[in-house]
Amino acid sequence: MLGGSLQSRAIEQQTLPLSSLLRPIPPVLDHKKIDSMVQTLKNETPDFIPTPAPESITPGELPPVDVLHYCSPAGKDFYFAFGGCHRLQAYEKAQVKGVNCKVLKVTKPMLKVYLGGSVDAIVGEELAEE
Ligand SMILES: Nc1ncnc2c1ncn2[C@@H]1O[C@H](COP(=O)(O)OP(=O)(O)OP(=O)(O)O)[C@@H](O)[C@H]1O
Repeated sequence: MLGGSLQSRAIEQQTLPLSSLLRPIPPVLDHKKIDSMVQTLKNETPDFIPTPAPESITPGELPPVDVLHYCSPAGKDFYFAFGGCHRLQAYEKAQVKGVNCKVLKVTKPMLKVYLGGSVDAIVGEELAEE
């Protein structure tokens, strides 16, 4: 399935464990949309289609979530999902542990654009030391 944001279209899809994804932004959720996505993940036909309607629906799959991957100088991996809030809630609710993702490697300055002053608290001192 082709998918993901415009920026991530050329990036290959991969499956990451839901438990590895950091979600720093508290979501505002539409539970009907989540339930519709849960039905897709469970290979069911959704009772409700959110607007704007998906271009297509592949049973058992959701479009890839864009994930930023930061690898610290010590070799620790951090995976950040800044969007995809509804999809990630749907994976949780459907108890599907592998998330379809598009992973983009980022540098410390790029990560800081998203996390601002919280960056040190989230990824630890290593980031401040670089
Ligand atoms: N029931 C569904 N089955 C499959 N795909 C769906 C379904 N509902 C929505 N989608 C698609 O999932 C993608 C993500 O939807 P959307 O942007 O609304 O949520 P999100 O990115 O997971 O959450 P947020 O935008 O709040 O971070 C869109 O391409 C949308 O068309």
